Amino acid sequence: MSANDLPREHSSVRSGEGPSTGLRTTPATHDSAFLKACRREPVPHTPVWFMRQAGRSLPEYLKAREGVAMLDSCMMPELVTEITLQPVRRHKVDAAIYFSDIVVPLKAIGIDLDIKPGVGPVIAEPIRTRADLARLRDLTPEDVPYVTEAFGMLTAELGATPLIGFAGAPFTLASYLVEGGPSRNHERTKAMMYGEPELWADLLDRLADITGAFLKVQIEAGASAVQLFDSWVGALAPADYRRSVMPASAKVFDAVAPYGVPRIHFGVGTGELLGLMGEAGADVVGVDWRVPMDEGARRVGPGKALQGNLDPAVLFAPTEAVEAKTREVLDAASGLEGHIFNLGHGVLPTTDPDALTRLVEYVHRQTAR
Ligand SMILES: Cc1c2[nH]c(c1CCC(=O)O)Cc1[nH]c(c(CCC(=O)O)c1C)Cc1[nH]c(c(CCC(=O)O)c1C)Cc1[nH]c(c(C)c1CCC(=O)O)C2
Repeated sequence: MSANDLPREHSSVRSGEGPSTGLRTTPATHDSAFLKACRREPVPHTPVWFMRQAGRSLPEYLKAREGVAMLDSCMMPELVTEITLQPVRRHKVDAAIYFSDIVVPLKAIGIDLDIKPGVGPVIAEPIRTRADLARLRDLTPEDVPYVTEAFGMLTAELGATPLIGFAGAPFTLASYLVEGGPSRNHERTKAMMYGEPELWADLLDRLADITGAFLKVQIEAGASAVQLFDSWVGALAPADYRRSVMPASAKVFDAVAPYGVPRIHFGVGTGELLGLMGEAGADVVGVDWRVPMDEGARRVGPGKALQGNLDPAVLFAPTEAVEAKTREVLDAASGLEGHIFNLGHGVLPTTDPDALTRLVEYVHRQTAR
């Protein structure tokens, strides 16, 4: 029997009998509200975590990061551990997300890039030709020893709290690589996608291999779930997504399927793509605030949990307004089989951290069963 044939229950975190002998998992996380919701099982309360929960909204984060460049911090396991744990301690969220960035695996295979404060990832020599593809070599666990080390420290500290691993999806990574940095319109990316479809397909396929390998490292080191961030894929129409992106994203999900850990798929402005993003192979589909959760569930179809979807800007409103908008999300999600409460995108840097703590308490209180 191949690992692919293993029923989900057996290949999952409970038994530690996944395809890898290195799978380090605990029964404690298996019964967490977060993993139960991912598996669409009954939960004691709706689990909550926030994309970008570790970051500039926390004074303790700003202090820990003082004088350390973003990319350097991602390669320092003690610091990564501290920063990852900060929002868990402060907000009592139901899951931790590994502190890193989507460009870390690219840096690890030798792509010259930096994360510029207030800008984002900037690539020294963008990938634009077939010859450039040769720079995208395979990623091995030896390229990212600091990831394995940080996951080891984190899972030991976290106990029953699940740790989410993540990676950037091929389209979103390709956009940074081709444009050379953040882009509003993704014009060079789309020019390659439409004008040189074979080069584009090969680029995305390379990125799928790198991303799959990077997620495997995280799962082998103890990730309880993984999220694939396709943040900018909402720039595409469904037909283009299906033809030019979905095969690569599906390849990533297939690569980690044998482990049986829940796979979350998220993008911004993806209302028209939700069905296809589920089809790509996710167990949980992230929904941003533009689509109500019940409508999101209809678009995603049966058999998948949903994650979302409070507008992160709502947190700047008075508490009563935050609670009213949160109530709307919970009501829209009340018929769902599996709901993980999150924001529709990452925590904005100037968010009052106390508003986040109150939000976690509110969701837990309102959904206690
Ligand atoms: C598109 C994307 C990136 N990085 C990421 C995405 C996908 C998620 C999304 O859509 O928001 C993923 C990411 N980046 C970071 C995390 C940490 C884990 C978490 O708490 O969610 C995660 C999950 C840390 C970070 N990554 C970055 C920061 C800010 C840098 C800092 O604190 O100095 C953090 C905390 C840098 C970064 N890196 C990137 C951007 C756009 C930026 C912000 C640039 C800026 O405004 O300064 C690329």
